[in-house]
Amino acid sequence: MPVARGGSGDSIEPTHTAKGPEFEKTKMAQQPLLSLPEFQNVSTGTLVVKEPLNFWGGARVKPKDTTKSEPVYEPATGRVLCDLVPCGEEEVDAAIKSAHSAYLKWSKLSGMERARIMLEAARIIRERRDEIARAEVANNGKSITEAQVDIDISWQTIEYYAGIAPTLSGQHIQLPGGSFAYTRREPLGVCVGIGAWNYPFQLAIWKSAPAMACGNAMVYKPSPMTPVTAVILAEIYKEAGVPDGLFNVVQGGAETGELLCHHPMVAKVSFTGSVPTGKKVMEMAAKGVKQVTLELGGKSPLIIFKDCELENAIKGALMANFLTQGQVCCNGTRVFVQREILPQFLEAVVKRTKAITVGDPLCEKTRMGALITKPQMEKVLGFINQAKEQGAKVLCGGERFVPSDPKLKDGYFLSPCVLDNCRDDMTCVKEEIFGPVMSVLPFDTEEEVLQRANNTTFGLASGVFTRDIARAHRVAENLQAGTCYINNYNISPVEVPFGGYKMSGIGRENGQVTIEYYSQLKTVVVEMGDVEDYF
Ligand SMILES: NC(=O)c1ccc[n+]([C@@H]2O[C@H](COP(=O)([O-])OP(=O)(O)OC[C@H]3O[C@@H](n4cnc5c(N)ncnc54)[C@H](O)[C@@H]3O)[C@@H](O)[C@H]2O)c1
Ligand SMILES: C[N+](C)(C)CCCC=O
Repeated sequence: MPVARGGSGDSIEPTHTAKGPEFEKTKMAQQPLLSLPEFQNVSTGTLVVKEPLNFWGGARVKPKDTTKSEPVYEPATGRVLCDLVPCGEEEVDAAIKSAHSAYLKWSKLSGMERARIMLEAARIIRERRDEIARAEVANNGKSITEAQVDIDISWQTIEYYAGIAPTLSGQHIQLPGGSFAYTRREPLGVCVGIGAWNYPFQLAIWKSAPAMACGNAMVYKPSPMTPVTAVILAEIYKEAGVPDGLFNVVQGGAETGELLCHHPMVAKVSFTGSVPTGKKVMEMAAKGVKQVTLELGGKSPLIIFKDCELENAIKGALMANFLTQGQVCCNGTRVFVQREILPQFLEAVVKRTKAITVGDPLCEKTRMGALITKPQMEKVLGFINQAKEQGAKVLCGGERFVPSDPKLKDGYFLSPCVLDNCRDDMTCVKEEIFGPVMSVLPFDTEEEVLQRANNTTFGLASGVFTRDIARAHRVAENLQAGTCYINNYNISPVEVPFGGYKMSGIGRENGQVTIEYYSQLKTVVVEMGDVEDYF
């Protein structure tokens, strides 16, 4: 029986002070923040989210035009989880203005002061990790154990950038005659974050934490398919003590995203999503000469040499393909296996794939939950059918899976799939499927496999399994990708930069380097003598 949670429908207080139109704020904003403990009791098929999902000026904001409302479904059950009402021009403008006024305060704090507040946000997330993870599962469909890891990566990311904030500094440069110059690392202003649906909470933090560490404000738009957890993050930042307006959430799809990209007060857009949308974002940003970070798609190669430690290579191949139901941008979905070990590899990988527990994502033992939407599930099934038509052999999975629990009968579950007899010219090998489908391709030599691995317009990630240390580093050097995993796959600690080569993106997230993508350098030149008498 579905249970409505929160959303008392309590009256609202139209006291919004941001310049521009006034919007209704829910009473929640004046109460102790967060209804998170409610998520503790959530089981699959029970959550209904009624509270407003927009947030600016330090409070949740009711949407203006509810006639454009669209249902958002719980992936595990196919039930309506909440309604998504896209923000229009006035709402986007209000959020951006609210961000700008917070930026004026936040950017004047020292790095230490910013760090203190960010560390408090990290602490709150850590404390509420399980409730946030449950909300993420209800909205995204991934397994609870994976969602918990996502939340751990999230607070670690905030801690990491809080640690960097006080270290931001410039350079002192001596000039002739006692004159000198110095540089200042300054924020950009209002940054926009636009996220994908596969890591909703984590992506909001991958963008906001480095942005805030550098002194920027952010307006974040989550994917319209996963609107629930970004607003929880906004509340946590507020509770931690950031100025009202520093982190804002506007809901919506393409239209809302375009309004954000075109807004003249926006200095930078950090986008995660598909290549076609990334191109549009770059075009829009170019019109205003705004900086962009683009984290786009991939079709990454994983190369397994015959001298590998086979058990690790098999586990690595599963990690490279089946996290988050295969909906991971950096997945190593082209698995090149040296011909001599192909039979052993296939036998073991199929055995392990068949043993993956698919089902209720809130069960601790589940290792694969539901795909994000019905259309996405059908798209993946379409890729599998096309692969069969083109000559691939399905060794396991690749079908709709209906768990025995009746409440999950309309969920978007697929059995994880291994495809053999693949060739480089097949659609399943060339295009990003974004589902639990591994394509296995035999190879003979290092030279050949490198050429084939690089024969793609993508370049997000790559991997190699071998015991030969020289070969490992040679292969890593020659793979055209932003990341190469040696003897593992899909581990991404925050200290390590993440981003793509070629059409997989521009810029990096995570690591120290990301500071450069959220700040700009000012040079101050100081004359200690007289100005030259030249004219
Ligand atoms: N490289 C990475 O870090 C990374 C991480 C996750 C996902 N991805 C990629 O994202 C894709 C899947 O995510 P998706 O389906 O949400 O991608 P998408 O491109 O459809 O949407 C991404 C975001 O862009 C917004 N958007 C759509 N049209 C827009 C427009 N015209 N202007 C501005 N914003 C717009 C969407 O509402 C959403 O928030 C895959 O290709 C995947 O590889 C990349
Ligand atoms: C945490 N992972 C698995 C590296 C995924 C990062 C986000 C990409 O989709």
